[in-house]
Amino acid sequence: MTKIPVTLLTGFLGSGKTTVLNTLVKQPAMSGALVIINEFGDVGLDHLLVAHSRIEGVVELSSGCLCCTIRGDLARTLKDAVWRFSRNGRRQFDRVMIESTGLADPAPILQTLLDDPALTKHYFLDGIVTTVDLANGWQTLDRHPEALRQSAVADVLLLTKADMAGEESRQALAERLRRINPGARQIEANPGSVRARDLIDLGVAQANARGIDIQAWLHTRAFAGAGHAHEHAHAHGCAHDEDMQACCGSGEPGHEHREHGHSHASNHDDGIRSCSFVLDQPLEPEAFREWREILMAFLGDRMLRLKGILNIRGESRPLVIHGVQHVFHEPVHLDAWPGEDRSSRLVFIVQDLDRSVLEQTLGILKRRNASGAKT
Ligand SMILES: Nc1nc2c(ncn2[C@@H]2O[C@H](COP(=O)(O)OP(=O)(O)OP(=O)(O)O)[C@@H](O)[C@H]2O)c(=O)[nH]1
Repeated sequence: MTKIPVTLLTGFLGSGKTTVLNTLVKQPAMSGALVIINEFGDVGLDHLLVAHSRIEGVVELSSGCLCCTIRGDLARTLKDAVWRFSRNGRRQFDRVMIESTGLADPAPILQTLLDDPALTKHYFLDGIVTTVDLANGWQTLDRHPEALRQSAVADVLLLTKADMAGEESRQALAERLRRINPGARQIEANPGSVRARDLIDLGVAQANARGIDIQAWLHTRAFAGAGHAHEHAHAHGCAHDEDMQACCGSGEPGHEHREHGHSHASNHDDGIRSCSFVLDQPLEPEAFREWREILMAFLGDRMLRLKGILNIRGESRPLVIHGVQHVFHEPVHLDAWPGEDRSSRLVFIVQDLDRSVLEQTLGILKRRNASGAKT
């Protein structure tokens, strides 16, 4: 059964989500999309403002925020949609776009999408698109932790209201966002110029079909120091040992200190940082499973997002993992390795978590791996 891609469109209040959605639903790539809109407040209006796509599929969830009170509603709506929007046994939609309220914390929504077996049977998370208002975004990031988290987990950061911001402030905000989430693709857009094809089919499943650019998915290009040459990693102050290299960036504008391979983030941007690791040795399946348990148990809420491509010993194909807080997406095998590089690569976006904690978990993985490899 073909699973249905789900895009989460998030972004702070007034950052332009509904405006973007309105442009998207008129485009051919979105003609079969079911749009689910979550509004906060008793009288929802946004759904009236969004033009209907071909299937007239706009569902409104109101009187609560998707990330808390009506999370169950989202799950139910998605489950029901499979038969509710069917005609003569044929499903009438081929993708879903969810617009969350501006105040929503994306993590619980993502957990619902990744964790509920009744949903994962039919759907998969294709990508997260976050709108950031170039006119007010800087202040919003200063004041609202939800906005930071929305930006930190994004695959695409859609920078709206470019027409309302000067060149200097646009660049400053883009740079700050790059520190928060170095791998997200940034797209500046005015309402007329948003292209659906830039915002959909971001996931690994499609990547298999279209020939994967795993570096783009993992965002590893953004981590200059996580390259393969050890001396290169060193030059950037990033830790490595003989078979693990790492690089981190903090969400703090211009305040990162790296000494002896350690990076420190202070409390700016709520301690959000991204860290990438490259592991040269193939992983023992059991060592990997144990490490995953450790991550889920100990990192919990502090791991906003994890993506990885892994070389598991004995398997010819790479395994792709994808986690949000303490929930892991069911690992997916890619059809083939994209290129010659067979190293495992991991990218974390974490909050209030020192890189040394991640290194400790990876140290356990490596030790367990080494002992597993000998037996
Ligand atoms: N000048 C300008 N105005 C924009 C742009 N994008 C959105 N707007 C305006 O910004 C306001 C808020 O846009 P919405 O699309 O409603 O924002 P939203 O994120 O859906 O807002 P909430 O539903 O409150 O979270 C509206 O008046 C839009 O017309 C843009 O690129 N340029």
